[in-house]
Amino acid sequence: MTEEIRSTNKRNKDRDAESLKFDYTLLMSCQRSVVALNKTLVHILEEVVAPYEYKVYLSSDGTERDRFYLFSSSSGALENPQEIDQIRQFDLDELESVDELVLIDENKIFYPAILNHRFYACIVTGIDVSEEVDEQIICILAIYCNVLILITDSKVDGLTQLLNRKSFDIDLALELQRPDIEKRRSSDGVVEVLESHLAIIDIDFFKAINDEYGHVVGDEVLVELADLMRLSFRSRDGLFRYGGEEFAVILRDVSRQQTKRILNRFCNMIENHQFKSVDSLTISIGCCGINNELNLLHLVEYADKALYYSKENGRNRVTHFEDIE
Ligand SMILES: Nc1nc2c(ncn2[C@@H]2O[C@H](COP(=O)(O)OP(=O)(O)OP(=O)(O)O)[C@@H](O)[C@H]2O)c(=O)[nH]1
Repeated sequence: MTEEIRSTNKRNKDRDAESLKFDYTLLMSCQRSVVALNKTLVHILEEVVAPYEYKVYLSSDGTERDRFYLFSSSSGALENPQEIDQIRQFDLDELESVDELVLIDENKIFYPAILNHRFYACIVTGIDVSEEVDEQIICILAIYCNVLILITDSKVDGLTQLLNRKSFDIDLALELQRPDIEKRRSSDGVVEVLESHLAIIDIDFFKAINDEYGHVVGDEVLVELADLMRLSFRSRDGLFRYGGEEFAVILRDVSRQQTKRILNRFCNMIENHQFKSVDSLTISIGCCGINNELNLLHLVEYADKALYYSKENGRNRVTHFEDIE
């Protein structure tokens, strides 16, 4: 082969690699949900990494390493607990981006998808992958992380990292479309109706906190309250920053009595919590059942009315809309 032909081949190959990168950048950036993006990732890997064997591990939300799970594998291979242990060994504080570290053991390569100290996914392959495929995987993961962050950031409130108001509207509308309520007999023989409930939580006299300590401390209080919500509610419940100092929770598959118990417990916990920058504060809560005969505006109106009742009747309390005479 002459020099000229060889260099043309190389140029074509480089161009192919470039156009391939362009293709999967385009494919991934068109996705609007995490589910669709994950499916696209797998689809691209099927094209790029085959015929090498690989597994795709995903983390539930990028922060909890204990929650990595096998999402897909080339040969139908099963989840390998040893691999998950190895994934957990990556030092997040040391890493800023995807291409900084690839872990290679005797017979595997671990490609972590990491951005801004968050660990989103890990691809595991054999050590026999070509240099070209190796580069492609790193590139694919960099694009994956960036698109993932764009998708999730648009759903999350920047200050508290809870879901934002836009997500609230979408999730509440979806909740209204969920099929019928479920019935269950409780331990004392009473038949309980299990349904979803909406709660709106408002900090009492928050203006006074801002006025006395300043807005920076006010913001810290909002962040701390959001952390306490994450600790107190179940992972299947939806947690939102509804507006300024108002939060919302969608509690799923609970009875009215349970809802009141859970919310009262949260109210008491906040009352007794020693916040970092303010001694104490209280919250008021209004809640209502999510009945699919209602529409979104009615639901928010009912929860708001119940919240107003809590405020008017001494604050630091929970009111269920159906309990208002
Ligand atoms: N620091 C901070 N303050 C906020 C934010 N959003 C809203 N606020 C403040 O929250 C306060 C809400 O005050 P009000 O609606 O008067 O109610 P309140 O003082 O909490 O009194 P009650 O709700 O009646 O118990 C206002 O001072 C807003 O400026 C925010 O993101 N950060």
